[in-house]
Amino acid sequence: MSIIRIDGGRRLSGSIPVHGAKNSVLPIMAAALLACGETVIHNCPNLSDVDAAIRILAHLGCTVAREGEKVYVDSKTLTRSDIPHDLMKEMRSSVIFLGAILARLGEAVLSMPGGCELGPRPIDLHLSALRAMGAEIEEDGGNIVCKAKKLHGCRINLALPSVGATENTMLAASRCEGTTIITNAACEPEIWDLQSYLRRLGVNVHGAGTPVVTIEGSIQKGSMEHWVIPDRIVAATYLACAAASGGSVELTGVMPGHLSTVTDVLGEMGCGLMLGENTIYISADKPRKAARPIETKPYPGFPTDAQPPIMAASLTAQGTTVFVENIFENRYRHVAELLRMGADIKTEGRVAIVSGVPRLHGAPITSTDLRGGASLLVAALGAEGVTEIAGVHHIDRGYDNIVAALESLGADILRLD
Ligand SMILES: CC(=O)N[C@H]1[C@@H](OP(=O)(O)OP(=O)(O)OC[C@H]2O[C@@H](n3ccc(=O)[nH]c3=O)[C@H](O)[C@@H]2O)O[C@H](CO)[C@@H](O)[C@@H]1O
Ligand SMILES: C=C(OP(=O)(O)O)C(=O)O
Repeated sequence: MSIIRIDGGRRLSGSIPVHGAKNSVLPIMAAALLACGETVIHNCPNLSDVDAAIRILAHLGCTVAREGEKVYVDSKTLTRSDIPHDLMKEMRSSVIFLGAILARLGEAVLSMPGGCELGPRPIDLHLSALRAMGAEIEEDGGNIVCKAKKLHGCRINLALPSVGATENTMLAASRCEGTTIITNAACEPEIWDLQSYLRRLGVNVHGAGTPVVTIEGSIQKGSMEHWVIPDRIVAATYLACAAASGGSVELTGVMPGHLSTVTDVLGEMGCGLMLGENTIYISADKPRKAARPIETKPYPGFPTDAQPPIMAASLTAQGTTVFVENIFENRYRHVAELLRMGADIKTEGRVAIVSGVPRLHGAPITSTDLRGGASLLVAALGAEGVTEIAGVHHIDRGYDNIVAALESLGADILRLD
């Protein structure tokens, strides 16, 4: 069992690059099934979720290879339409392969996806969109069997702006006859990145980044390359690390516009921020103070994935910070671990109230999910003494070599495998 050991209290300083976005690369790897040719994905982070996507593509019959930050996918040889449960349960994004497999092969058999346990994560919106496009879907004890002689374009109004349901619908619509119009679509930057990839494939898709996405199915075969956008949640996590440690850090290779709600909060907390075209510089040498209430919302609102690391950065801010988690029912699992470090947090339903304490102390703690794990790293960097974090496999799902990155900024951090 791996452990990350941090001796806290060192101010981080220096510059680090931000890697490609997990939540972009995974749907793009699924979309590579539509290409019926070779895709080269650049800026692909080395994450256990990416490994899981590689295993899914290989199982389906594709040729997949990884070389540094590049992943090659050749989907000409797609033969299978099923994903076994041991692959499905590895991550949430396994469900995004559904729309692409169905569109390519006319059938798909899979089970409920895994991913972070943040409360109920149904896929009803994914399935009802595919049904509206002509798929017949049977759900039987967690197994999902989808068949579609022919998918057709239609209007789909999502009851919630679900990121995954928007992506699954875009993928299925890219290879079907007619025009699909998704209303109340998710507006996250990763949807825009998926649109860019699909356009390179020849699909006439527009509107990503707004609540209305229109797709006219038309894949042109052929090889192509795509560069994944930077990971805004990884960037938010590094900013939180810098803030908690009282340090000064420059992030490179970022899109600051994707992070404005997070940088606004850090600014309110008293951090100095300088935003460049592709850089963010944060300086946290002044005492931090509580920000106004932080409510998670679909993009462009404050991202739920940044709630745990920013909460960790607020634990020693003067005053009271209120968090309202609107996206997931159970996204305060990190709180119990942060309490072990001396934090003062009270939760009730969707609300968490953080009362700033003068200091945190190191403790043995355990990650319960990906961003919860990241929040423990943030807290440990600012705490006095040694923290040992177990459950590191959660962190590996979304952060490419975070230990080396933090070490390069001066953290006293060690991974014991
Ligand atoms: C791989 C990936 O991109 N994961 C991100 C994606 O997850 P994911 O795509 O799973 O998140 P969704 O946007 O779908 O979920 C948002 C809300 O809608 C609900 N819902 C969703 C689908 C559905 O069919 N029915 C339903 O009720 C969910 O339970 C949740 O309460 O967006 C989340 C919200 O920004 C992020 O936290 C995740 O990091
Ligand atoms: C919730 C997350 O991931 P997933 O949807 O893959 O579980 C996340 O990236 O914070």
